[in-house]
Amino acid sequence: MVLSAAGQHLLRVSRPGAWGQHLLRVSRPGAWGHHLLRVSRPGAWGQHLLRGIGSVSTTAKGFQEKEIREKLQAFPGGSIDLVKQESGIAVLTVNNPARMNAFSGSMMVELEERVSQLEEWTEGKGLIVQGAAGTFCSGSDLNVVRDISNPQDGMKMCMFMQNVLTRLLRLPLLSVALVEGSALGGGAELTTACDFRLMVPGGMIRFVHKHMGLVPGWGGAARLVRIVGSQNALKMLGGALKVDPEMGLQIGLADGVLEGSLDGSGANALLEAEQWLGCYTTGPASVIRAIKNVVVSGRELPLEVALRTERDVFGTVWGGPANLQALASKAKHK
Ligand SMILES: CCCC(=O)SCCNC(=O)CCNC(=O)[C@H](O)C(C)(C)COP(=O)(O)OP(=O)(O)OC[C@H]1O[C@@H](n2cnc3c(N)ncnc32)[C@H](O)[C@@H]1OP(=O)(O)O
Repeated sequence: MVLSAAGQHLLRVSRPGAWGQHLLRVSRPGAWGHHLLRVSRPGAWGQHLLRGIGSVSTTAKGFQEKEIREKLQAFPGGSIDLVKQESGIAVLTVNNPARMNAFSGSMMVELEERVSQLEEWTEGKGLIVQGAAGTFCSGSDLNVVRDISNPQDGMKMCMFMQNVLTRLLRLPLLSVALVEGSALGGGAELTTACDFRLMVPGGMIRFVHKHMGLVPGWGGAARLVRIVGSQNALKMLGGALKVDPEMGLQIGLADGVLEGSLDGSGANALLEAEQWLGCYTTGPASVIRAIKNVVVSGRELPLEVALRTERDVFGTVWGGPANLQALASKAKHK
């Protein structure tokens, strides 16, 4: 596969140690302009988005993804379950209740496989990410963390998960993290790889990394800053704050608070989340997916490139079936 210009940029940034070099390059006069020129090749990123393939997947292959997968597979347990529904909303469940849905190595690999499946799901419009048995996810399985605590393996795991979660967030689906119980460490990072977060009373999002002598490594800090701003992100990370639904709403981390399940099964919360998401996914898949694509490009790309991408995406819906139908029905928007 030919890497897009933006993909090549990500590849450079995601190589170990390359970010420091990248910062150095960027701080040199003219380097950022040069970067813009590379990234802004006409239509490259737009075409890439239209194909619906997250560029970082190809970059992961560039850094011995096979070797990393094999390493992670050596730590089995739990599963990542995916149900694609006729409604166009899929449900992804982090399933390892004996360890509060902590991510084993094989679950990390399975998450990548499920994201690949969702990338291929052309009828999809929405995604709900939840944890099994009434709690969200307690981050990395600490047994895995202990076994790969050397810097090389830690860096590989971190790059693998960064790539997977970046692709998750870029899916052309409106995604929601349904936070029942605790989202800790990597679990908190996972919530930021969704477009929205819905919390159930008693739920908590907590970046406990500081207490583990760590910082987020799955892309959670970069995404958190974009969601709540750097002041709030500093407080959340520096204080390992317990963010409950009330605080979540206050700082813009949570997009809504659900009533939650009365019997602890999680069924009611899932139904509520589906209803909440349904308000945004009603309509043809082509249009919903186009909406997500223009927002991703607006969020991630320099303005000039985002505008080109928006034009490319616009071209996919203009004169399309939904557009023609709306024109024929003389729709009024009172
Ligand atoms: C870049 C990624 C960074 C990371 O994600 S590092 C990992 C961050 N997460 C943590 O440190 C979570 C540590 N766990 C806890 O704080 C608590 O277990 C937690 C989640 C609040 C739940 O507390 P309780 O309700 O009291 O339940 P409990 O402690 O008895 O846990 C039930 C069983 O689950 C296990 N568990 C929970 N979180 C785990 C994890 N991350 N890795 C491996 N095992 C984990 C826990 O050991 C216990 O197992 P067991 O019943 O003793 O065999």
